[in-house]
Amino acid sequence: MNPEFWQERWQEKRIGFNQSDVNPLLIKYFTALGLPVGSRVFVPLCGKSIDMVWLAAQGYDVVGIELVASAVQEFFAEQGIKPTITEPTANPAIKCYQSSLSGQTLALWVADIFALTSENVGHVDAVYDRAALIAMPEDMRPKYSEQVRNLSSGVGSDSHDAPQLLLTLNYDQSKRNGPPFSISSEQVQQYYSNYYQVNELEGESSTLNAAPEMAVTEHVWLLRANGYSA
Ligand SMILES: C[S@@+](CC[C@H](N)C(=O)[O-])C[C@H]1O[C@@H](n2cnc3c(N)ncnc32)[C@H](O)[C@@H]1O
Repeated sequence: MNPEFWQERWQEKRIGFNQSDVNPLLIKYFTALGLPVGSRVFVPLCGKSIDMVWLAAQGYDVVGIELVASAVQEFFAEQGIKPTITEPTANPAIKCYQSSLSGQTLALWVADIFALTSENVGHVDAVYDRAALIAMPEDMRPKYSEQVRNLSSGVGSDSHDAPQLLLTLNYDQSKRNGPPFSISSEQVQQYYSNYYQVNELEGESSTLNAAPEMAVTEHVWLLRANGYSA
């Protein structure tokens, strides 16, 4: 998908992916990450997701990346917050909107995820990927999964592969074009298993807003760095 595709979706308010309630699978499975309160969660392709409000309310700092400025502006407006806006890179198109929410730090970057570095994003303890990998067409997914890993694996002595909670959908792609795209278990393994232990926590039937008649399963994955032992 090119940037114009997403700009238009937001401009025309064709944002069926945006949820008015916190994602029940986040609530159910977030503890599987085993994160101490105060940890920092990275939400790639964050849109204006209310899940970020929930994360802050649980005591986590949040760093998000979103291509479309109006999505981030709507997020803060809907929360009744006036963020501080900075341009921390040489590129004036990239901005960082920061604020405090439920006493936690919230930093939302308006940028193409591929234009940022781990120095920009800062320390990350875990990744929450909902409607992000599945928003990427197949040819971009290896690059996307690599970039999320780059941005969440720290720098120098801080180097680590942060665990990820990943939500995917599986349906008959021949019946409908994405996004959201259908992703098989084999593809999840292909994108992540070089660096992560890939564990499926749940797979259950679900629906697509745009095609409620379709048979869809939603899958929850816990990705932990290879070599990790509980
Ligand atoms: C399907 S939406 C999901 C939003 C959010 N994760 C949620 O659960 O509501 C995908 C979002 O990714 C953004 N996006 C698409 N490509 C991007 C990119 N290359 N860099 C940053 N954001 C991008 C879009 O503007 C859109 O808001």
